[in-house]
Amino acid sequence: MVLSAASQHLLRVSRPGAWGQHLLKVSRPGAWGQHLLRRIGSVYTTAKGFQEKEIREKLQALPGGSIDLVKQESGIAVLTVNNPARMNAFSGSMMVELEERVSQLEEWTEGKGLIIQGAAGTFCSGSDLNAVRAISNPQDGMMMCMFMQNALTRLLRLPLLSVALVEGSALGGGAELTTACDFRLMAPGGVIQFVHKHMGLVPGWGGAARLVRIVGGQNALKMLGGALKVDPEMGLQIGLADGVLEGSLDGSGANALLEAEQWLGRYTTGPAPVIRAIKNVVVSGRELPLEVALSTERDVFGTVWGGPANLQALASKAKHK
Ligand SMILES: CC[C@@H](C(=O)O)C(=O)SCCNC(=O)CCNC(=O)[C@H](O)C(C)(C)COP(=O)(O)OP(=O)(O)OC[C@H]1O[C@@H](n2cnc3c(N)ncnc32)[C@H](O)[C@@H]1OP(=O)(O)O
Repeated sequence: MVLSAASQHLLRVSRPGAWGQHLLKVSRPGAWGQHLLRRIGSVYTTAKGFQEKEIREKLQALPGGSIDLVKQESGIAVLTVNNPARMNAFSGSMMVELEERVSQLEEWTEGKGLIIQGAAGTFCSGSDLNAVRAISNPQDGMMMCMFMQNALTRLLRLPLLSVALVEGSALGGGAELTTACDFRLMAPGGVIQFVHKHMGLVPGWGGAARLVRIVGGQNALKMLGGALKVDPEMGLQIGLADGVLEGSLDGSGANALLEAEQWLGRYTTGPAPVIRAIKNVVVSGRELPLEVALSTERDVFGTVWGGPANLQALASKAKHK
């Protein structure tokens, strides 16, 4: 089997066993998420021609809106794409803020889940077309593409179970953002649409690569080639949506967010180190070559075996005799 350069790199970086020595020294299972991220690292680096500092400065100079983050005691964080005057389109500074929020979440060791929503009852209409015009030259466009691919890849790899709460429109880059979450919940009337063809584009934030892995090649081709408007019914049918919400009775987003938290709660109830370890073994199974994934799973197992939750469960089971 011919391994891609990336897989060969991963095998070198993560040769079976290497994780074990390091991880056994890792005291906090939560730290494992950072360990995995560091060892797999960003998709693009300076060594690969990515001029992060320069593009960060250029994007920062394109202001508007914000990316708001609330980390809750429950271990569920809520990230809001907040630019309602522009249907929550991403300005340049919002792209930088997204990367900063991902960094904050990578350091949040008590976290278990993440819900991404848009402000004012709509999700996100992609890149701010005014920002896009300002960086429409090939060099800046490629750097923005790499900046967002790095940020969204790290978002999907977070040791948190993540949900995109899609109310209203998720278009272009907004559709791509939904694919950078583990799950998508759609509210009645919600639409996920890869409008890139209408812009003379293909996805640039990694949305095509992730979409194929979610819905398969044929459905991805139809969605991109037809710029299909995926509503909740179609979303469930093709596997893009993992659930459809009852919807806000009063039109506010509050009920939808509560519903999304209740839905996510089914999968995040339990000690944070265990929930984070579950996400980490799935990330490695999803991204790493089998033998590396197996040894990574063993190493993650080693961080919870005999841990507080395991010992407490054993003690309670013993009482059941
Ligand atoms: C690499 C780029 C690519 C990517 O990231 O992969 C992209 O994302 S390119 C952008 C792709 N997105 C779009 O093409 C969507 C553009 N917007 C729309 O189609 C519509 O606005 C809408 C989202 C369907 C909503 O339509 P509607 O309800 O009729 O509202 P308006 O159209 O009047 O929008 C209200 C207000 O918001 C501004 N707006 C909306 N989307 C954007 C955007 N992407 N960039 C900048 N501004 C946006 C719109 O101009 C209106 O503003 P005013 O005219 O000042 O009222």
